[in-house]
Amino acid sequence: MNYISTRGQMAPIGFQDAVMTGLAPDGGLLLPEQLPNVTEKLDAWSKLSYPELAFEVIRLFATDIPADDLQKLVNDSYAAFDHPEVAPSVAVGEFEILELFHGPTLAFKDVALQFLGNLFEYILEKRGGRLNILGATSGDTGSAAIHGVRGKPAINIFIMHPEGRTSPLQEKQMTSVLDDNVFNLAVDGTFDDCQNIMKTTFGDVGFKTEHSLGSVNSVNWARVLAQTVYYFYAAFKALEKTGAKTVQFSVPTGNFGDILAGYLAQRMGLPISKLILATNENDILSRFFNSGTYGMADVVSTISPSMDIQVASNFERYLYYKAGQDASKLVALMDGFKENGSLSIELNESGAVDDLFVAGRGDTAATMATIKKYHDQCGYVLDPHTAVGVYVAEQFKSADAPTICLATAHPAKFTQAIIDAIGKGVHHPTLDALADVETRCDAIANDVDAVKEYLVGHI
Ligand SMILES: Cc1ncc(COP(=O)(O)O)c(C=O)c1O
Ligand SMILES: N[C@@H](CCOP(=O)(O)O)C(=O)O
Repeated sequence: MNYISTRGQMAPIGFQDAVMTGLAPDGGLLLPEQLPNVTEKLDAWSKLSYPELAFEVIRLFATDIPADDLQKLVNDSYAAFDHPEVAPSVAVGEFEILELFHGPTLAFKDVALQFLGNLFEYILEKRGGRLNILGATSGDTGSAAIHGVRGKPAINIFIMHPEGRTSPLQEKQMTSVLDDNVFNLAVDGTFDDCQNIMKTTFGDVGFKTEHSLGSVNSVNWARVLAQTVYYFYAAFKALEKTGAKTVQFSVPTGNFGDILAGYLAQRMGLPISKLILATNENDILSRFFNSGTYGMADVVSTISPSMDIQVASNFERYLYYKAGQDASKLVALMDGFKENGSLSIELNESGAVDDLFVAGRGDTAATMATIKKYHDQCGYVLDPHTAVGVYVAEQFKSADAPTICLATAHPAKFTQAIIDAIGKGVHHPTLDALADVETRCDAIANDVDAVKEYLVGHI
């Protein structure tokens, strides 16, 4: 399987090169040349354990990794999870809640980043050389990536987070990792600023090559790929339980990486009848799916901070498919967005952007009320991001298809929001252990050159 850039200016490359490259040299995002249709495999796949399924899905894309090696990488990655199913579904009210927070840092990012950390190490052992990761986080990618690569000898990791805009525990999960290869940078700006610094730095191809820079964000194709697996896994469970023919997924969304994985699973043949896209007040994506216009607004801070994002990185991958996989059309759309802060696409005959998607927005009051409602009625505590997804899912329930809501983080990561919603906090031993630990973090200006200088000084 080879990979191409959404911007069309890169010769196709293999899986391992795609993983190491991260962002394409032409500024585009990588996608497989063609998506396999897996319809015929679904029945057999539905009987597999999570690691077995992950191996089967990923092997279709990682064709330059020998099967035994890939099997080991996958098994090692999911051994670190604290639930035997890795990604269990639990019935809460009328929904199936897909718990994606059983990894080391208690967020869905672990599902892909445990694997990516091991994959980087594997490729570097085979090829030699070093990797310097530059990442941007609004709260969860950072700690999951750091835990995926901490202490790995050929890797340094530099993670930028927006100063004061993550939850205090999210910040501590990153800054309390004191391994020599881990560098936390608190940027005076928003997550969008951090992501922009990251992409601009990668865009300087000479600098990127000279310093062997790589990506742990969903820029990296391996992130999206590993995230497709839980769509298959959860859909199989819900279909078996209900006897339905299709499922719907509700996905709390910021950078459009998680829901893109669902979109790709559907394109590969998984019977998903609806993808319910849910945003908080940073609603550029829900506005897009309801109007056809993707228009920038200012980032606002919310109680679901990991979704406080305006420019959604993976939206470009979706737009590429919407543009009929025509890179020149995609480039025109992206150039227009860069110039005007807005782009529009034509609605279809039913007046929708895409019949597969519905979208909505849950603001702070709705998020709090949803956390309280499911706590009071079902005895289950949703994290604020998950609550946004559940709130929007309530508007799009279907009699024919079970709705699976992605639970993207453990509520204990967001103490204050949970206390405000239900009058008491929830705990997790991993987070309780961080109470008095030492932390390390450097403050840095919201400036590409300052970050580049920092990298050069610490690599
Ligand atoms: C807890 C949580 N929920 C939801 C999201 C949104 O996911 P995505 O950015 O892939 O849309 C994030 C951040 O990515 C997150 O950390
Ligand atoms: N919400 C994310 C933002 C970065 O997203 P990614 O999926 O591109 O890594 C975070 O928690 O950092």
